[in-house]
Formats: sequence, C-alpha cells, structure tokens
Amino acid sequence: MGLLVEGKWVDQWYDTKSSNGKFVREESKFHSWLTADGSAGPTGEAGFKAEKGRYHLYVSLACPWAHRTLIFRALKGLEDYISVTAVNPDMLENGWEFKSFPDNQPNEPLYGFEFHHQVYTKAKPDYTGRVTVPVLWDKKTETIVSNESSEIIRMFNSAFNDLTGNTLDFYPEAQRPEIDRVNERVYHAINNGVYRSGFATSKAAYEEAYVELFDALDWVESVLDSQRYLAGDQLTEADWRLFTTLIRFDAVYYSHFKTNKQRLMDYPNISNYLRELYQVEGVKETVNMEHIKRHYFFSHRTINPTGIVPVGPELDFDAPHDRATRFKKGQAA
Ligand SMILES: N[C@@H](CCC(=O)N[C@@H](CS)C(=O)NCC(=O)O)C(=O)O
Repeated sequence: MGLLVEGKWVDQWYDTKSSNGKFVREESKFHSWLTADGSAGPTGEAGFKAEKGRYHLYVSLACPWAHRTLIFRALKGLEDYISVTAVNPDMLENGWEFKSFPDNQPNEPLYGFEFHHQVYTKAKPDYTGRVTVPVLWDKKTETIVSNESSEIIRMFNSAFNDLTGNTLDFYPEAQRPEIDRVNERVYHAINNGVYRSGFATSKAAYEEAYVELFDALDWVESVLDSQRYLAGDQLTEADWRLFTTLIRFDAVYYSHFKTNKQRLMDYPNISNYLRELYQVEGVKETVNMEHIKRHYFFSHRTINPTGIVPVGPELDFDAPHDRATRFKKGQAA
C-alpha cells in the first residue's frame, strides 16, 4: 500500500494521525468525461468521444468502487465496446499489481505494465496522489479519462446509447433530485462508512462511523419496506451504488471492519433486495467472492497481521427473494 509523490512510488499506509484517527478518503484527480460526441462533460477536458474499442477499464474485482463500473458495463451491454483488466487482489508494498489470480501471470495488455501506478505516471509523469481503481483509460490519447467511479457510471449510462441501442436509464431526469439525496447519505454513512469504521485508528472515530452506518442501514431497511427500490419504484444508480457495499458486508465488513451490530442477513428487506439485485441479468458474473475476501483479509496487514482469509460465511445470493411478489409496480402490494 502506498502512493505516488511527484511520480515516485512511496510505500506507506493511510495517514490517520493528522485527523484524530479518522480515515479521510482522498478526492479522485482525473475528472474528464467520455461523451457521445466528444464534447466536454460537466468537468475536465473535451475530446473523449464514445467509440468502440477506444477505452480500457482497469478494475479490481475486490473493490466496491470499481465494481460499480463493471456492473454498468454489463447492464449497458458495453462488453464489446470497453475492454477490461482486473488487477491481482493482493495490494501490498507495490500497490495494485497486474498479475492474474491465483496463477500470477502478467496480465496488462496495453503496455505490459507490472504495477497500476505505471498507468498513472504514463498519464501524468509527475502525478502525486493515491493510485486507485477504477481507471478509465483512453487508448487513443494515452491518458486517464477518469478515476472516479461515480462519474464513470454516469458516462456508461448514456454515452454509448447511440452505438449500442441500449437505452436503459439508471439516472432518469425526473428522479435525479431523489437519487442525489439518497446517494449522499449512502455514500457517507454506508459506502465510505464501512471504510471509516474499518480504517479508524481511534475508538471514537470507529464508534462514530459505526453508529452512523447502522442508523443508515435501519433507514434503508425502512425505505425498502414501503418501496421496491431506494429512489422509488424504478431501479436506479442509487441501488447499484449501494449494492456493491451490501454484497461485501457479511463476508468482509462485518468481521474485518468490525461493523458487527448485526449481519445484513438479519435485515429482512435489505437481504431480499440484495438477492433481487444480485439476480438481475449480468450482475452475478461481476461478483467474485474469492477476489473480495482475499483482497481485504490478505492485504490489510495492519488490521489482519496473519493475512489468513476466513473460510466462511456461507452465503446464498441465488436463494429466492420476495420483492416481485411484495411490490406490484414498485409500491407495497
Ligand atoms: N473515489 C474513488 C475511490 C476508489 C478507491 O478508493 N479504490 C480503492 C480500492 S477499493 C483503491 O484503489 N485504493 C488504493 C489506495 O487507496 O491506495 C472512486 O469511487 O472511484
């Protein structure tokens, strides 16, 4: 685990000393947008037109943020348009590495890179900052378009529609205020909340994150009691953003990040909803529990010094769910 300082790799764990034991996530640094016609998006540079085969996605199958982009790639039928490389789940002194798992064969197809930080210095030789996944790479101009998952999923939601004919919309205009409102709380208290709990190095910081997390999960449980999805009767990006944290919860966060007030399996609405989302066509293929468990338990040696990966728990996301029978058109039946 480390970061780049003026283009040089430095091996160091997160600094929580300057923030009273709190884990503070660094903002992503690349914010351009891929658009249908190459015009500029809300931030960054213009010139990234949606074209078949032009872009490459670097992900970790373990990472909840990268997982969002893989889900959108699948739901939007972009598999033949955007190629993907998954890093090795072990993230140790060199950060993310390009090696297949578990057989450790080189797997970076564009430049033969060994380390993910080489992607960052290729784009910006004097880059300073964290070296994170996902990264959306432009093969044509050889640069990073974006390393912010919440923005990459919005690009995937619409930029390729004319090319693919897939017009599924997970950020519909009319629901945007509600989606944004839900995202805000889910991001802070749940998506990032599990990390704020697990990476805290003071009891006070851990407990603050823990309380906010379970308050938010209670709120989600009650929302899902009266409507089928987080922002109403339609499946939206708000659901997919929550999904990637939920699917890791009982297997990893509950024990490794000490978020153990109760398991998700113990929430009737959330657990049924989680199974519904998992069973949406194309989604289960994006879930890789081996990478997920291996990454967290093996890589975070400050939290789990032995690196031993637990065998359990046994989880069956293919079990039937009750959401379709409980909600006719998204409303309680
Ligand atoms: N805001 C980023 C966060 C991405 C992120 O933190 N990814 C983690 C893996 S789950 C990572 O690569 N961490 C490496 C590091 O922090 O050094 C996004 O949503 O795209």
